[in-house]
Amino acid sequence: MIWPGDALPSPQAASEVNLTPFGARYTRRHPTGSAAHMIEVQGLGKCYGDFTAVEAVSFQVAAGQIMGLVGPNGAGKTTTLRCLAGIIPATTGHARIGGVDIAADPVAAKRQLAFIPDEPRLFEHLTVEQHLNFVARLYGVADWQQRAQPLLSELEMDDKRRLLPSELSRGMKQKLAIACGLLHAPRAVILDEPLTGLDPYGIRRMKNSMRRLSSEGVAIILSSHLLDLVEEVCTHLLILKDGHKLADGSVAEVRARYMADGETRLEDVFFRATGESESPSEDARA
Ligand SMILES: Nc1ncnc2c1ncn2[C@@H]1O[C@H](COP(=O)(O)OP(=O)(O)OP(=O)(O)O)[C@@H](O)[C@H]1O
Repeated sequence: MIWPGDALPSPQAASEVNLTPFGARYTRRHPTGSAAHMIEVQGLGKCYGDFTAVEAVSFQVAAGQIMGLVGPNGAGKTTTLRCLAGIIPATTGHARIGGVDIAADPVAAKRQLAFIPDEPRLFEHLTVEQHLNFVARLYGVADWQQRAQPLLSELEMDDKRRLLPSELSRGMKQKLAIACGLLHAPRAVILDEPLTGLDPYGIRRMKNSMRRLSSEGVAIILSSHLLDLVEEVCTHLLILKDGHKLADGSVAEVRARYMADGETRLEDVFFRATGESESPSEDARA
């Protein structure tokens, strides 16, 4: 999604979009043709002053894959995602969306991307409908109402069209941010803790939406500490710790690498891979 301060796409950006409620049954000219790996990150590093938050991380996400990005606090997940989305510049390496380098051509790259942060950032004076109208104009989405209608219905926001953010609950704000992010039918979607604030109905719908997007060929990165969620919806995994990649690959590959006899849960894989014991008291006893 594009927010104040970001570069804007040209009005004709999505002129050839034939939009469906959640995804990719559309045709569009892409700057570099089809990209097997919709998201490509090569040797990505980020320093904040003297501190290296992310070092030489590489991974790819292909169309239809849902990659779970997991790691302990401070692992560098948000930093990686923010570099990937062009919100902050990487210190080293490259990130490409649909084959387009985010640093070299941020507008073309962002046109194919939705970044939905955990904390929805909305415009105080725009209603739900005006948000969608505004985002549609930024991305040049023709017939945006046709696109917005099923999104709002799916998210159960139909009757909230005329409300301002201050009149929405936390979960409704999150749903509005999701609707804005998906309005231009992105080919790559980055979700940072997307379930924050959603009720059980919203959570179920969000999981179904991720699966639907994936089935329509959208590449998804899902960053979350909710390992049950990751286990349920993700096809691939990337584990970071202290700014380094510990593992990536299909869920089965990462499981095979870290799972011990008798262990079945992704949680076990996480603790083995990151080398952290399950509870602080175990550390204390050791
Ligand atoms: N703007 C910043 N300036 C300086 N250091 C930062 C900045 N943003 C993040 N960091 C540091 O970079 C490291 C990685 O932070 P990041 O937010 O990417 O981790 P994370 O994996 O998303 O963590 P969490 O799971 O807690 O959200 C941390 O040590 C953090 O303190």
